[in-house]
Amino acid sequence: MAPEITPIANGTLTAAATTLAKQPSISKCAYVTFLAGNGDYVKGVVGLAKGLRKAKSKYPLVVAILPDVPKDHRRILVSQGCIVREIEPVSPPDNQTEFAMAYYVINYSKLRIWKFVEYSKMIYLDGDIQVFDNIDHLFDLPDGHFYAVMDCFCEKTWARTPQYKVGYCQQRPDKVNWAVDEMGPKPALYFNAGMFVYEPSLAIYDELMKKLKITPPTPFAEQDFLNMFFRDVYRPIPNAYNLVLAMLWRHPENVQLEKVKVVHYCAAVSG
Ligand SMILES: O=c1ccn([C@@H]2O[C@H](COP(=O)(O)OP(=O)(O)O)[C@@H](O)[C@H]2O)c(=O)[nH]1
Ligand SMILES: OC[C@H]1O[C@H](O[C@@H]2[C@@H](O)[C@H](O)[C@@H](O)[C@H](O)[C@@H]2O)[C@H](O)[C@@H](O)[C@H]1O
Repeated sequence: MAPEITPIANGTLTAAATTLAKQPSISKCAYVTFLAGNGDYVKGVVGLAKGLRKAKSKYPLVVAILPDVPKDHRRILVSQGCIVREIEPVSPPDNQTEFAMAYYVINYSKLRIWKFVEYSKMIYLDGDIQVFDNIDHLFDLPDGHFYAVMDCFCEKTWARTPQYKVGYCQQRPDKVNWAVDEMGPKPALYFNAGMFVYEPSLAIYDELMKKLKITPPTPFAEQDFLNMFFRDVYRPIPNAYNLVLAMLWRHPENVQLEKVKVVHYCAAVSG
């Protein structure tokens, strides 16, 4: 019996009892990651495949690759038992926005995974994530929501945001006073888009593409966009399922190391 998962957000959300949905049929679920370019990310994806196998996951790993992933990298992924699916890049509308990291523009291509409708539910994991324990029970989470772990605003990558400027982070919402009169409402709960549980859907995919065309890009690229798009159905899950590395020194009080199942070796750590 899978453990009960109570969506939480630093205790600021009332615990919502989750009743296990009917056990999804094994063939309808899969993990999915995204791979672009000919660099070292392929090593991360191999590590992801090995970690899922070591954790005795029942589900396959689909790798959504851009056309620029070389043949030898594709062969390595197949040899690791991955299902390799080539996708076309997705570009955001032209804009002068400066992304927090210039290469983030590539990450909009992740949105193609909503087209993988041969699966009823998928768990997306970045290629710089390692899975150390079985998380298959996340596929039992009730349909109709978007599950992900809350991010942290304390890294330098957030330096140009209002929350960073006043030292506000959702991981410690009471640490600084948020002056509503001057700054408007506090930011809504915001997830890290390096790991999420979602249901592929062509209707949602079409909506994502339509909305993307009229949404000016922002510093965290597709992560900002996904937070806006799924705001009303977002349900936080414990950081045990996507421990953004910087949480260890930014908010150790929010980390229960013995419970951590997934670690996210984010690019710009501690600046
Ligand atoms: O050149 C790139 C950049 C990104 N990615 C993929 O996109 C994910 C998100 O990028 P990154 O991990 O750098 O974001 P972070 O979570 O570290 O900010 C990576 O984990 C990879 O799966 C990739 O394959 N090639
Ligand atoms: O394209 C935007 C990216 O935004 C997120 O990474 C960020 C975020 O975690 C910040 O909080 C960290 O400070 C930063 O280092 C890190 O790069 C996602 O993990 C990644 O998959 C991708 O969506």
